[in-house]
Amino acid sequence: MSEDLLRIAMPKGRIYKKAAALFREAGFDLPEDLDDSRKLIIPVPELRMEFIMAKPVDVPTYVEYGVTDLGIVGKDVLVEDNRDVYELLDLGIARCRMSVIGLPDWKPTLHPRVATKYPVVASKYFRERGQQVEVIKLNGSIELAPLIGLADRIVDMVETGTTLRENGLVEMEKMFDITSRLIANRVSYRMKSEAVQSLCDRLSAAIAVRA
Ligand SMILES: Nc1ncnc2c1ncn2[C@@H]1O[C@H](COP(=O)(O)OP(=O)(O)OP(=O)(O)O)[C@@H](O)[C@H]1O
Ligand SMILES: O=P(O)(O)OC[C@H]1O[C@H](OP(=O)(O)OP(=O)(O)O)[C@H](O)[C@@H]1O
Repeated sequence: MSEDLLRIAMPKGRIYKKAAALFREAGFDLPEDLDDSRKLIIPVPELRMEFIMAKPVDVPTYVEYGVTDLGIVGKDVLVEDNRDVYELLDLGIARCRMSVIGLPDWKPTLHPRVATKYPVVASKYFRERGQQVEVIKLNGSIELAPLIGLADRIVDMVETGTTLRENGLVEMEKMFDITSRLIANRVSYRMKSEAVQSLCDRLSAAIAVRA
């Protein structure tokens, strides 16, 4: 790959539109068809960039293995997956939080069970607090777990709180705030330092304008 061409893993889904808006504010004129295309590899030669449209949880894997130089990913995925990558920039987008959630009448139980999409994050959190819990990994609709008796609490993301309200659940403890981050492969960071630094500078300037 040429030294100034940046290959970037861009998450499909929630983060995409927010990340694309930030890139455009930073002066990177991304083609409009990027927004609804089903294509997975999108070269933008005029920007010396190539976007790989990825499932969000796979972004750190692509970056660690160097198949993309950079990636955009939620802090939630970074702390769960703990890949060997550099975290370069907090993009301040796709803001939400990771929380412990339960029914309003929750009481400590003898064999507490916690359902989550984030078993590493949840296990560490309760272990550090000296609480023994069984962590059950689920892949979606996590809020169902306390409602149908699979677990007495869940660890999940809260953004507007709508999902909690509509299911009669309460946020018991906020664990940490989440935003999307720009991450880099360790080798690309050195080999393509000029292009990476220039991208970071322009994104940082766009973030500062928003603040
Ligand atoms: N309300 C929210 N719920 C979940 N994630 C959110 C929310 N708001 C922002 N995010 C961020 O968006 C990221 C990606 O969420 P998205 O729902 O697109 O992916 P996903 O859950 O992996 O989706 P899928 O499995 O459908 O591909 C999360 O990792 C998180 O950082
Ligand atoms: O506070 P809110 O604004 O309601 O957002 C939080 C909800 O959004 C996410 O679910 P998602 O829509 O990704 O579906 P999933 O349950 O299939 O992961 C997350 O897991 C919460 O359920």
